[in-house]
Amino acid sequence: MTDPQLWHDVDDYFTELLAPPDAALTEALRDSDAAGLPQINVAPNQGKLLHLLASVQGATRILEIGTLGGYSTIWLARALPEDGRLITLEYSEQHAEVARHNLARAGLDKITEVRVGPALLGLQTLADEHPAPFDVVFIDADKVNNPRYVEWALKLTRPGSLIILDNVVRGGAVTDATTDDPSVRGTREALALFAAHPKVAATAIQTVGVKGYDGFALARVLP
Ligand SMILES: C[S@@+](CC[C@H](N)C(=O)[O-])C[C@H]1O[C@@H](n2cnc3c(N)ncnc32)[C@H](O)[C@@H]1O
Ligand SMILES: [Mg+2]
Repeated sequence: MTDPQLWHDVDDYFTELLAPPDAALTEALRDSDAAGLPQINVAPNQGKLLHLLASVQGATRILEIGTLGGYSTIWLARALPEDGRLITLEYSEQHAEVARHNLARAGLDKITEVRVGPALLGLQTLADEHPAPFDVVFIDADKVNNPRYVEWALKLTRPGSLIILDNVVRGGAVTDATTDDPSVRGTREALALFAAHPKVAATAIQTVGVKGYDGFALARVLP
């Protein structure tokens, strides 16, 4: 049962049944492709999972680190009420431009804000604004900085908030304590921060599907 075609077929079945694309999602991916963005967005059924998690949280404020074309942003922002707020941080001006267009077409431009620049700077700027705590943080940018992103996420949240760290499996290399791969090291350090933090409960899940072998970690800030 390790046939990637089978993973693909099962994901397609789940997605068509439970997370079917609408025009805004389809066009967001189409325009991201047309602009030459890499196809490293979440799978549709993971997008739906993000949406459900934010809904279960009753989230009114969401922070995303790593926007790409705004595909995961659309799924997350759709969980927000009309007066909700999602801030997403993106290094590339080109990616941000595509994302803004996709978010506007999805009718989400009033509640979402794409901020351009290195996320570590964006997070400092955000903190300087003394924002209300975020209910959900989705970390999905350069994996080398995962520990710093987790530290910021912990500062910018409240007891009860949820932090989701994407792509933690690294093709299985996450188990390699001696690795020189900066993305694997960053991911391991971020997971270790979750593990060591007295006010965090976390787990990590491996997945297979249209995006191959992957996984994510989920952490809740404890009261
Ligand atoms: C995996 S993609 C995000 C995918 C998106 N969350 C989705 O699922 O649709 C990672 C994004 O992070 C951006 N990125 C990489 N390094 C960054 C940094 N230092 N600061 C902010 N964004 C960064 C990349 O340009 C890319 O658009
Ligand atoms: Mg990802």
